[in-house]
Parts: sequence; C-alpha cells; structure tokens
Amino acid sequence: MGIRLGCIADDFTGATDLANNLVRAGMRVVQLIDVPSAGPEEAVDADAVVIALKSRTVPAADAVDASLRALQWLRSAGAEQIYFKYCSTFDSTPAGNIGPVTEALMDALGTDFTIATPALPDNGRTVFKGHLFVGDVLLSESGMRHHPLTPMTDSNLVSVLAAQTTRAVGLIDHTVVAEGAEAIRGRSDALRQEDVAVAVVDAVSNDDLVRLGAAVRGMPLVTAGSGLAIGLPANWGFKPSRAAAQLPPAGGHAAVVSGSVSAATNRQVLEFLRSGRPAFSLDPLRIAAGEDVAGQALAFAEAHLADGPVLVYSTEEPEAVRTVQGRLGAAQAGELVERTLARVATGLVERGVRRLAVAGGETSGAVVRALGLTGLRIGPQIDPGVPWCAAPLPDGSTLHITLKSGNFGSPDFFTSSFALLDEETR
Ligand SMILES: Nc1ncnc2c1ncn2[C@@H]1O[C@H](COP(=O)(O)OP(=O)(O)OP(=O)(O)O)[C@@H](O)[C@H]1O
Ligand SMILES: O=C(O)[C@@H](O)C(=O)CO
Repeated sequence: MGIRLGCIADDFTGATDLANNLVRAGMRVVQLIDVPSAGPEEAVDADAVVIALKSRTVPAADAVDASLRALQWLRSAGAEQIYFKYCSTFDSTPAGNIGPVTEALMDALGTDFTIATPALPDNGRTVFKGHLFVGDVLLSESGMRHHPLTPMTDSNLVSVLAAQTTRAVGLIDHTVVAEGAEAIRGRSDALRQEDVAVAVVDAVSNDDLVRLGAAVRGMPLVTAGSGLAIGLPANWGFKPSRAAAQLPPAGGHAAVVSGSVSAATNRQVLEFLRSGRPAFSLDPLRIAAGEDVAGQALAFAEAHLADGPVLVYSTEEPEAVRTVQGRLGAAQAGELVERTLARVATGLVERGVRRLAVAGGETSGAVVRALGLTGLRIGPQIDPGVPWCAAPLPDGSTLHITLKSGNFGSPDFFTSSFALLDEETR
C-alpha cells in the first residue's frame, strides 16, 4: 500500500513542525531531506512522507521546480492527497513563493480549487476575517515585520496571496468554519462557481482546524501551516498516539547552533547567556573580513563541550541585523552566516556532539545539508511545533537533532530541550 498523505514543506524546521503534528495525530511519518534522487521503488513504510525543501526564499522559479519534483516523487509513492506546508507567519514576498508554488501544484494536479491557512493556534497564530494574528497582534505589528528575508508588513492574507498569484483569491470566514465541514464545503463550492481558485480560511482554534480537516477530505491539494495536520489524519481513521514518537537512547556532547534572528530566539539566547553557560557570538562582519570565525567558534566549543550544552550563535536584535545587512546586503549576509554555521555544526559533530539543537529555518536547512542527513525519524515534542528527531550518521552512530523555527520554543529551550531528550530516551 502506498502512503496516504504526501507533504511538501518549504523549509526544514517547518517540515519537522508538520511531521510532529502528523505523528501526534497517529500517523507514522518519514521526513526526507530534499527530493530523493531515486524514485520510491517499493512501497514506503509510512502513512505520510514529508519532503523538506529549502524553497521559501529562493527565486520563485526554483521553488516551483523543486516543489514539482517533490510532487512527482510523492505521487509515485502513492500519495492520495498533497499538503503544501509553509510558515505559520506566511513568510513570502510579492514575488512568492507561496502563490507560484500553489499555482504550479494545482496545475500539475489538474485541480481548480484549494485552501490556504497558516493558522497554528497552539503557537498563537490565528486567522480571523482573513487577517493573520501572531499572539495578540496583527502579523504586520509582530516581529515578522523586521524579518531579514521576508518582512511581513500586510496582515490581510487575501491581499498578500492575491499579489503572488494570477488566480482569484477568496475567503471562507470564521462564521462558516464554525458551522462545520458541510458549511465549509458549501462555501468552497460557491467560491469555485465564482472562479475563486484559492480560499484563505479563518481558524482561531484547534476545533476550527479539525472542522476544516474534515471538510478537505479528498481535496487533491491543501496548502497550510502545520496546524491543518491536526485535523487530517482522522480522515483515514488515524487516532492520536505517542507510540510513533519513540527514539533510540541519546548520548554524546550537546550543542546549540543558532542563526535565527527572530524575537523568540533572541529571548532564548538571552536566557542561555543569563544561565552563565558557554556561548560564542559569531560576528558576520568578521566573517566577511576573511577571519576564520568558524575555526574560532570550534576552538571555543572544544574547550567547553564537557560543560555543555555550548551555544554558537549569530542571533541579534533587528537593528544589529539591519546594520550588517546594510554593509553586506541581506542575501549575502544570510548566505555567509548560514555557510559558517553549517561549518560549525559539522565541526561540532566531528568533535563528538550527538545532541544538537539548531535554531532558524534557513539555518537548519544549511546545517542538515552540510551534515549530509537524508532522512529524519520524528520523536517526542519539546514545545509546540518542535520535536526531537534522530538521524543516522555515516559512522553508524545516531545524531539526535532538533530544528527549531525562529519564533517557536519556550525561553529556556536551549537547555530544557536537552533535559527532555534525556528523560524521554532514558
Ligand atoms: N547577525 C546577523 N546578521 C545578518 N543576518 C543574519 C545574522 N544572523 C543570522 N542571519 C541570517 O538571517 C537569516 C535567518 O533566517 P532563519 O530562517 O535561519 O531564522 P529565522 O528567520 O529567525 O527563523 P524561521 O525562518 O524558522 O522563522 C539567515 O539567512 C541567517 O544566516
Ligand atoms: O509554521 C511555522 O511557523 C514553522 O513551522 C516554520 O515554518 C518556521 O520556519
């Protein structure tokens, strides 16, 4: 039997976030890093496969190309429904990539209607009247307005998405969602008659997402943050379970690599520094000046791993990030820091780190690729949206790794995550 659900995630932390919700709702999930070069010759032993791409901030044409390759792989693995996962803060620009990828997937699947909702109430992301809230404030008033690559300055998702697509975008509002699956399907049909191709859907609670999940049963393509995953597995009869989240025992040194510049990560770094633990701050301008900053970070880490976890970070407040971007250019600064942190991560693993926390979606993508990881087994949840994962290393040992989205996790995440791992895999 093939897989039920085939998922395409536009970044690596987002992929584990989605896989985490599917596992908790009872599906056995395999997460693949990038599209495998070989096709699925035999049936994949999982209920869902999540293919993690790094397509959120690449040129739209490249994102479309990678997503279509992922789609082809998932369809040949037997996927009955496709789930395009993007960020719960709808990270994108007028050039994409949410709109162009959605359109390309619709064309390839031969479908004329889909839904869009980044709602993730467990992490404070709610959609009301088409407007996205982050906690108590509109998206455009949240830290996301300062994001270095995808600054979000408009909270109205209908207009944000309309700017990225050639198709008409509509809204299924909370009054319809509250009525249940049948009402949502009825409204979808009405919008379709009006030639609306993508409907932004309100959701302010997990109950809304459960109703929406039931309504999109059989829809060839759904597009969403990870929240919709709460409501989908039940369509195939899966029930919530923790059994699928068992990981092998963890050991080895512990370290954190953080290239995230989000508000939550800034708090987590501060909390870690306050605890007096070893931390190395990585300065992008010194990397640009040609200093061997990765080497310095590794020398520091090596001296402190026995007292770990050790933190290596480039995390800064928005103003400091803007200064660096002003000097180097946003894309160049991002690339330089990602490359350096990826080198640090591989060096840490060479030095015996086997419990690794990575903060930031782009950063996680760079790290996971540099480590050559091809697949992750999803384990227990640390905080909403962030599970521990396990991956085999070439030397036969196991790396426990968690990929933390920038704005996820409690303030003490950089220490509590390791305590939880040791507890859960004891
Ligand atoms: N001090 C810095 N100055 C400039 N750019 C930085 C700095 N630190 C990190 N960056 C870059 O900013 C980007 C941060 O993106 P990343 O996705 O890793 O984190 P995030 O946006 O906070 O988290 P998420 O995408 O998971 O919400 C990366 O490209 C990173 O290399
Ligand atoms: O949806 C989210 O917020 C996260 O899974 C994510 O994609 C952040 O990079």
